[in-house]
Amino acid sequence: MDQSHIRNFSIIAHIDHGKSTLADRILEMTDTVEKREMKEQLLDSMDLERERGITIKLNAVQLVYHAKNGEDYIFHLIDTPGHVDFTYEVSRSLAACDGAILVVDAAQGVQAQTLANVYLALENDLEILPVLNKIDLPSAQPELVKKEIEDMIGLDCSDAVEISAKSGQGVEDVLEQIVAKLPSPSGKPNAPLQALVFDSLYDPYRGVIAFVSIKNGTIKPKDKIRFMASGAEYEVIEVGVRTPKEVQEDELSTGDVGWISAAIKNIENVRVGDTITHVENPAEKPLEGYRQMQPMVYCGLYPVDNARYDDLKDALAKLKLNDASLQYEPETSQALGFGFRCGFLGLLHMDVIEERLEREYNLNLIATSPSVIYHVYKTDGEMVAIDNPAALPPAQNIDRIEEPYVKAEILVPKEYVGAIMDLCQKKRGEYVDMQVIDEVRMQIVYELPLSEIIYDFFDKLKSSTKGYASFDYAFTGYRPSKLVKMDILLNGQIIDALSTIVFKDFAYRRGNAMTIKLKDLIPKQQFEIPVQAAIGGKIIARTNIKALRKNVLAKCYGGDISRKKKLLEKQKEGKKRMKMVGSVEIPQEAFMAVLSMDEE
Ligand SMILES: Nc1nc2c(ncn2[C@@H]2O[C@H](COP(=O)(O)OP(=O)(O)OP(=O)(O)O)[C@@H](O)[C@H]2O)c(=O)[nH]1
Repeated sequence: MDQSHIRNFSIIAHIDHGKSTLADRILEMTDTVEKREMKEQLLDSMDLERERGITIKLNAVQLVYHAKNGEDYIFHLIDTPGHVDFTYEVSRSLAACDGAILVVDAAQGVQAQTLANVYLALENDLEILPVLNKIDLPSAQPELVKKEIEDMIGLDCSDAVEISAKSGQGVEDVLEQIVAKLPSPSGKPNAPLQALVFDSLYDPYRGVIAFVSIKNGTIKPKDKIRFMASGAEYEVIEVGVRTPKEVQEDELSTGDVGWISAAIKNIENVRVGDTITHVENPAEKPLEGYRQMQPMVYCGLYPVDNARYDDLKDALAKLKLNDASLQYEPETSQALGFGFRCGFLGLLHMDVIEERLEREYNLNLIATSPSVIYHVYKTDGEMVAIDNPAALPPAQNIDRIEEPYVKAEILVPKEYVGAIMDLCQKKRGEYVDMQVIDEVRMQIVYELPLSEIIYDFFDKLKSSTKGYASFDYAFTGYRPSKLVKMDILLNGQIIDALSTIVFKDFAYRRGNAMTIKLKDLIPKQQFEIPVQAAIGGKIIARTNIKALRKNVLAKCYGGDISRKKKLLEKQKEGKKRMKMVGSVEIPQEAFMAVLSMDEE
């Protein structure tokens, strides 16, 4: 198709404002998917996405729109996630596009990630089309929200379409605006090939499949190609698009968004953000890559069964292909054996990766409690970056410890300002600024230690504002803090995987909460187990897990054998996630206790 009839765009929005629903309607109205094949949120293809109702991975699909001017247009629609943890995915998909549809919930108005995503789109020089969604809701106030978009973002909303992605009302006008207002790709088909790799996945039969946006030139089967960053060379076997089914094509040309297979077995050669060019007549320079995202949160992942270490290693390598923001390296723990220290963009990201490893690769894992990266300045002048509390040098060798801080911007209705300030103070926040957004809302800015917000900040923010607050954060730098390592001892033995780094003034409170939580989580055993929290050699909190007295089967009144079996099965199930550490059996949840303990 003639390049002027191609439109490459993304849909961006705050979480739950209706991106996936709009994408579904667009697929339906362009007959990309037949009605009977239409499942809700079709682009959210991962089971996990459907279950949680959120988009995690970006998805690209090609569709044909028959416009009112009588001509056909090819759209490449790239769906993006809205949660703050997945900003990386958003920035990747935006780099593959020329325009973006900005969906704003007409009942909720502009939210923190609306702003964050708009900034990403502007950084990529995209044309932005504002769209007001959910106008079917009685609480929708499209006029007010348009004014908000104009005031806060500076986008002209005089032509903004008002839609209900749910019913389909107004969606056709969005399609017409895509044709009329978004630019077509500007590259040159005769120039040397530059294809931006924006995603990839591993197929057991065909090797690595690279998803590309062709910025210049043309690519077809049998072409000899080179990945400009890794230098790896291959011969193209197949090229194609997704509609969303995979369809093979004769070639991909400038402006196309599709996939390439080239029997690539070495996963490391394909890096998201790399540029593919031809071996002969190569492009002079690679395209600009992506903003490299630094992981914010680290945790250890260990196979419950130590014999499956290599399987975990293999699974991580494959998953990284599909999720370039994941980082990992081998580590060992006295308590847990061989595993990996993994870096994530946030807690939700960590959760999703762990669950994908378990489901897609059939692994049984133990995850240790998450930690940020600390900069530890030693008395000999050396600085070490520590992402695992167990690896902290002895206290006498430490001059000072610095921790990462973030600037958090919180949008909240006025009546909750007090609650938010309370919460931020409790989390060691420092007040920066407060501004009036409109008649009802304020923007509050705080600087906070990242370690305080990765745990339960988001949940607390939501619960203390009836769900009305939204927030976004960005890393600002390292600052010195009074931090100490807190060890946990079970039966007198330090369990390295349970060590955490805590703010000194919070240590007693946290030590207490932690020992109590562990007492709840660790099942009783044949002997009494002391649970202690210690700083240096000093015990700061202690409790006991009483010895087991009764046999579990005693509960079954001796009689019913099927009940007995069930109980034993249940016990076995529970056992799967147990790790024998020294003489104590510890369940998976205990390693994450710090996430769920009640400190108040
Ligand atoms: N009433 C109403 N509900 C809508 C409309 N559009 C979407 N929703 C609902 O809003 C919720 C969120 O919609 P999604 O499409 O999953 O939102 P999203 O922006 O894709 O969310 P993430 O993928 O998690 O970022 C769902 O329950 C939808 O059914 C609409 O026009 N009207």
